[in-house]
Amino acid sequence: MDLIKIRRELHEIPEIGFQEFKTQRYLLDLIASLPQERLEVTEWRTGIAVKVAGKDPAKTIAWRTDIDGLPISEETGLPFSSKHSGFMHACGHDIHMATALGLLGKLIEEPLEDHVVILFQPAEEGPGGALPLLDWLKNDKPDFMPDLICALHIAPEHPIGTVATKPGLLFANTSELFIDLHGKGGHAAFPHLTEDMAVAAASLLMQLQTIVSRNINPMDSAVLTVGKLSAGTVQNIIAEHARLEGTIRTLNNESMAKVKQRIERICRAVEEAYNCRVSIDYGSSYLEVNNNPELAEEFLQFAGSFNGVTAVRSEAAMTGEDFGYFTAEIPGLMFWAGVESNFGLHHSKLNPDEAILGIMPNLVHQFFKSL
Ligand SMILES: CC(=O)N[C@@H](CCC[C@H](N)C(=O)O)C(=O)O
Repeated sequence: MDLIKIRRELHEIPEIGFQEFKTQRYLLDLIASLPQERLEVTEWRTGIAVKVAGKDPAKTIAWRTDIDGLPISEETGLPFSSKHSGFMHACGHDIHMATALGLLGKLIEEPLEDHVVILFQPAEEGPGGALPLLDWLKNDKPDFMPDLICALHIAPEHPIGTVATKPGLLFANTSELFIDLHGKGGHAAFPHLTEDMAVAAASLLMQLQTIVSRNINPMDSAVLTVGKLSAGTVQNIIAEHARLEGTIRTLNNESMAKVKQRIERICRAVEEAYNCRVSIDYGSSYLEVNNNPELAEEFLQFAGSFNGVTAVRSEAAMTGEDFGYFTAEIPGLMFWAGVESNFGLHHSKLNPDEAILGIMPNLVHQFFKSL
């Protein structure tokens, strides 16, 4: 299998959560071109689950890849840049999918004793595919339900060949955040007759920045990022609507509750101060990713002695991942895999080194064999 060609073809067709129609078609066609004797392939919404029958199975091991892209305009200038204007695989899910296909190829060539299920999961960036996929596995596809599950995420800051993880908490829990402000707009020349939602939103944004610095214990961690701020329609009309779109990250439920409580109080105060209506929608939320301690230790040890691989003990990160829904129910492991890019995750110039595809499918295949 030419994994670099596959990755580039997938890179050209990024689609956002639950709209991965071309991606699913591409994956299904590719999987159909492989020897089918050991495979059972099922579609789930825009995702796919593939079971590779083991030779003498005692358990089912799962490998999960996410398949969605992000609403970012690509600026890499690469010849295989996104053909979907305004969308990009800027979080490495193209590399994740190619890795999963490479693993599938290896499993077909050299099946394991155990069953392996490969999950091509939609909507990791939002609104979250892992939770409904898990429900589907439990209720409708119990013979695909894994006993343990693993996944990787590319890491631009690590060199090729480096894997990094830790036992226990790896990624934060998350909640999306959407805040709408409505007030009376009007002519730019008569501000005293209006309630300016651009000014109210600017004030709200600044006050939100005090939550992490003033309300969260400095020994704990939290993030409140507003990634999108919009207001108004044109330069000479005072805005009657403004919207903030963001995300909250914490390492425990208590801090998440506290951040939300403070957001709500600040919004009520902004309503009072700016004579407007403010509504809050928390969108979707993800559980934290908790690595199974034994599995993580086993992986670090195995990877550390694997030719061409360096295993590093990482810190927890404030990244979110709906893989956390799997680790809450099944012993699970997520690890970072170095791809050495000057630009980070969610950047329009992210350019992962494809050499990772020569290493990871083999490493994962051999690790699964050892379990
Ligand atoms: C690995 C990664 O980058 N994941 C995303 C998950 C986003 C979840 C949700 N849309 C949110 O923003 O809360 C991340 O931004 O960490």
